[in-house]
Amino acid sequence: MLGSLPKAGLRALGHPLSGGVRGYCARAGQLQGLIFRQLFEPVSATYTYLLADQATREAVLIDPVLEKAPRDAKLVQDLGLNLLYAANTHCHADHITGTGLLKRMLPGCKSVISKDSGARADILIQEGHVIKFGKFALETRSTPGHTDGCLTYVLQDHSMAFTGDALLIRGCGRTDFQQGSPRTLYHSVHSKIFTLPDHCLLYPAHDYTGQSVTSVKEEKELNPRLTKTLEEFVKIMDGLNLPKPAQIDVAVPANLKCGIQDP
Ligand SMILES: N[C@@H](CCC(=O)N[C@@H](CSS)C(=O)NCC(=O)O)C(=O)O
Repeated sequence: MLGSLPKAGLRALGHPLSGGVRGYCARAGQLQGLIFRQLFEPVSATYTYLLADQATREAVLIDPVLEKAPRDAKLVQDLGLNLLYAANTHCHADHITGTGLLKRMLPGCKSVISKDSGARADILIQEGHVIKFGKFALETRSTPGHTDGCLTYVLQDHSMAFTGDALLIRGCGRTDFQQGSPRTLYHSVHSKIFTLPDHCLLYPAHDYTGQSVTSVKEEKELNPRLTKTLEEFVKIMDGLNLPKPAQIDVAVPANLKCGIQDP
């Protein structure tokens, strides 16, 4: 019963309400002038992220879902933001991206995906590309292995990163279709994500267990797959035997066109 614990007890538990420990949300908000929202789509358990500059109102959406485009567009409008980019971390197999529809709903917004995904978009990017919005910027890191075109977007001060399906909380993206390769994924995570600072908060594209955020330190210590050796990791991934995503046959062709609304 946390309600009856004294503050010292809460602090000992590292609970955000203790006042002595900053919770993840508070820490994310520490970056002066950054508007940040994590949004959820329950059918495919997909997280969409809205980032914006409080001063200029310029904004970016990461991994929007088609069915939630009206919600996302309304939030952008309610907050008085100017959505510059709707960016995908990769060509998703489990849901249709909202980028095509958002472009229609919010004229001026440009779709973004990696060149290596083979998908269409207004802007095709690669390792090193920088997505600017106001005084903020997302650096692009190429993190293939779940798919060839997977990207991780890293905020310029390395306090937050958006890992798509490359790294999930205590897990990682499957490697059994869409050019998946466990060896490539292992290398991507270790060289491009685990090299970020320990305190860097990691925001995945999905979570199936009710969690919302993790950190480099946590995953380096606790990820049950990626703390293993490469050979052990390959064995785990090759033995997952997961059912195919329910929407894969409609999602992949649509996402190669940046969502069904894209002409
Ligand atoms: N049941 C879901 C699909 C679940 C799934 O396969 N998730 C992917 C990411 S979306 S392609 C994955 O990589 N999972 C890794 C894991 O360990 O679960 C559906 O039908 O949509």
